[in-house]
Amino acid sequence: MTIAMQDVQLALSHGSLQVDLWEIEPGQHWMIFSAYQHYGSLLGQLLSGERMPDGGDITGLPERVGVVSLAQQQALLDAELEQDETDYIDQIDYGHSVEYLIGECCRDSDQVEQLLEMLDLEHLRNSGFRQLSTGETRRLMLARALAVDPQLLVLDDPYVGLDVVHQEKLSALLSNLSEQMTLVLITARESHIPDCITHIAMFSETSATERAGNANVMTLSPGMTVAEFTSHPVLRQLEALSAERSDAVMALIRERQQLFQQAYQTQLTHALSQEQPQQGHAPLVAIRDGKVEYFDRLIFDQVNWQILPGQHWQIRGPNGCGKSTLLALILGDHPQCYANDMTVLGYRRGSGESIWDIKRRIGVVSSSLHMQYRVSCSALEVLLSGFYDSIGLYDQPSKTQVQQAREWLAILAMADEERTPFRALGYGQQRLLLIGRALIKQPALLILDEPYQGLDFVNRKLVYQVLNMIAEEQLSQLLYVSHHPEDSLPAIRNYVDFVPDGEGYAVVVSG
Ligand SMILES: Nc1ncnc2c1ncn2[C@@H]1O[C@H](COP(=O)(O)OP(=O)(O)OP(=O)(O)O)[C@@H](O)[C@H]1O
Repeated sequence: MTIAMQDVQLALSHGSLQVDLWEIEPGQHWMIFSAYQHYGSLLGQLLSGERMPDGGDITGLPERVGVVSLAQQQALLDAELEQDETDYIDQIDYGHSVEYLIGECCRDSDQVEQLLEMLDLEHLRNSGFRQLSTGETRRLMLARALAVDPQLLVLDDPYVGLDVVHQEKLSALLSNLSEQMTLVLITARESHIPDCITHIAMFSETSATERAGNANVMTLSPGMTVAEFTSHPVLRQLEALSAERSDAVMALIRERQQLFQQAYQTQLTHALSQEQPQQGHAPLVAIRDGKVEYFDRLIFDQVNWQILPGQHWQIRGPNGCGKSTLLALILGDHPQCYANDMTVLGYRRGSGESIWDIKRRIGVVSSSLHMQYRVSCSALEVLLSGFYDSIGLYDQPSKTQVQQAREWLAILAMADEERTPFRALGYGQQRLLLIGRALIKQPALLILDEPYQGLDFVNRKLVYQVLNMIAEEQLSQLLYVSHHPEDSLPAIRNYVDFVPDGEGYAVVVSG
């Protein structure tokens, strides 16, 4: 049966989304390209029934619709945290197990086994939800969506967080699934178009003159073929727009840099001289024989790694190998950080240092931070919280800080959202704010663990260009994780690689 949207409208805080006519015929599989903002995700929510339109008709929707989205992942985390029993039991409650979370959506245990195998989750069946790495979580969400035997599967950014092997496996899986169900894929990655996609559409702004009296109406384009899409001039136009905007962001960063650099250099030199007074080139981070081990599993050991002044590093390796764990050690967020011999920004771990002295000079973007950012505060307050390294805002910011945060909001094209609660924003807008929060204080060290999650095309390119320029101009030192080859930053030439070794991974440092 044909799925159709006709004259569908959705009112948004600053404009509206409009679908004049969109028909998905049987056998068709659509990609909605997230060019700009989160309209693709909103369309996915209309299809899945998570949102109701303010006008128009949606017809032909099948009974069983499966959904994979970062918003759903956030909702599952919220539900899991509500049931957290850590305070009542004698151990940390990591949430329901992978097997349980898949099982609660399945018809029987055979289907659970089938999905565990299909999504490469068998070895994690007993792991709790909050123990999972980013890619492992993503595979769990895919398994839950498939468990309902969907006739329509809506995949919002399904490749996010998956390592290269699992990205390829997902493309092959989608090809198989396309023979049994209708697929609608929402993505900002023009390089990830699975073979099964037959049509591509995107939202574009309809001018006020075209649609009398209504500015900011985002309208779904007619469908095009993959070939028409890849040669479409709009991709080049969007790239030019992101380049223009990244220049504006860099102008703001450079303008502020002198001010920040003076303060940070003084603090950094002071801290480093306390640690190794004789050395002019003391490392920002040094880990000696680093090790993290859980009761049933060694994640890594024998990690010897130094980050020297001026160096930028990319950490590479498959899902679950320990990249985020290594970064959490540096940040002091991992319970085993004090069992390790390490020095961070001049402070020897366990020497009575304040964790805030270290965090003050580090900016972070990661899924784990995004998941923890669950407090109710406005978009402006999220940016301001970057000055205090807090989740939420508990200090009274100065007038200068408020002005700087407003400048950042404007440059991120989010000035209209100043008072919007963080959690009411789309996932991509939330992520963009968290990136601004990390950059606003222009830290000595920037930790970017898969920073692009949820970003639309224009903002992904913008952030990519800004990060590369920050590294090239030595405005901060970068520790960077991304699974996508196209995200490699030319300015990064040092690598920590997790390479398979027996049952685990060996860590190879090449700088
Ligand atoms: N408390 C825990 N007990 C046992 N295993 C854990 C615990 N916490 C995390 N893990 C496991 O540690 C491994 C490393 O996780 P980490 O988040 O560092 O992986 P990653 O390399 O960043 O993966 P991804 O690419 O998916 O983000 C994962 O397999 C995860 O399931």
